[in-house]
Amino acid sequence: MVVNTWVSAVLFDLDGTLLDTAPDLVFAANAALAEAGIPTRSMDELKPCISGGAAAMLRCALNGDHEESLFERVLQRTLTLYQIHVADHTRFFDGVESVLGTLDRHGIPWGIVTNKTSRFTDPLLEKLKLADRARCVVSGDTTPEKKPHPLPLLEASRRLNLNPEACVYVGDAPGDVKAGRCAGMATLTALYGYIGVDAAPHDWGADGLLETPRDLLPWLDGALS
Ligand SMILES: O=C(O)COP(=O)(O)O
Ligand SMILES: [Mg+2]
Repeated sequence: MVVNTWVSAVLFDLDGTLLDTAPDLVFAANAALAEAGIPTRSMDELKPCISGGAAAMLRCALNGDHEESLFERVLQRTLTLYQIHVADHTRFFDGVESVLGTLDRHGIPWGIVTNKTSRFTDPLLEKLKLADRARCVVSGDTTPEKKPHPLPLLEASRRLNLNPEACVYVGDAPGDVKAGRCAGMATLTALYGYIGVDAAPHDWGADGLLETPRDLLPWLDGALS
């Protein structure tokens, strides 16, 4: 599929695509695990689980070896700590700021579609000064369904006043590709995101693969000229 002739807007996933949120998420999980007397996990162990959200990250950390009540307690503590530390060490991936600047200079609207709940998304975007720049923000609790359901992406295109077919969705998980395709959007996979060594992003069905954030720009050639 040729993306660049008709793309009018870019929608980005948040964790693992626009922002490197792993340091704060892993800190919160490990602090909660340590408080409960459970061994902590390395960044490399937990990163590939982040796309599934905090609960999935904790299930990876606990490796199925837990009582449900303990899991729930550690999860709630992780979320409390994450809310406090949501932007301590979270940064843009290298190159993202220049890509957003290029989109802004060319008047190409861009937005964010994440499964992160708005309780975390909103303060994080405020802290990183993205809240007023993104033309739309759809969080995991904005619509009744989350990705891989297409509804959040359809809601984003509705808020941009565009047909879904005029948007490209950039994400770092198979569910991002699935949601984008079901919504009728072109999809690009951010290989620099939170992808496990055993994953096969080439097989996820995206229209293109981005080694770095800047690799998005050639896909938008028509829109940038
Ligand atoms: O927090 C999550 O559930 C995952 O977030 P993402 O959709 O921005 O990758
Ligand atoms: Mg992601």
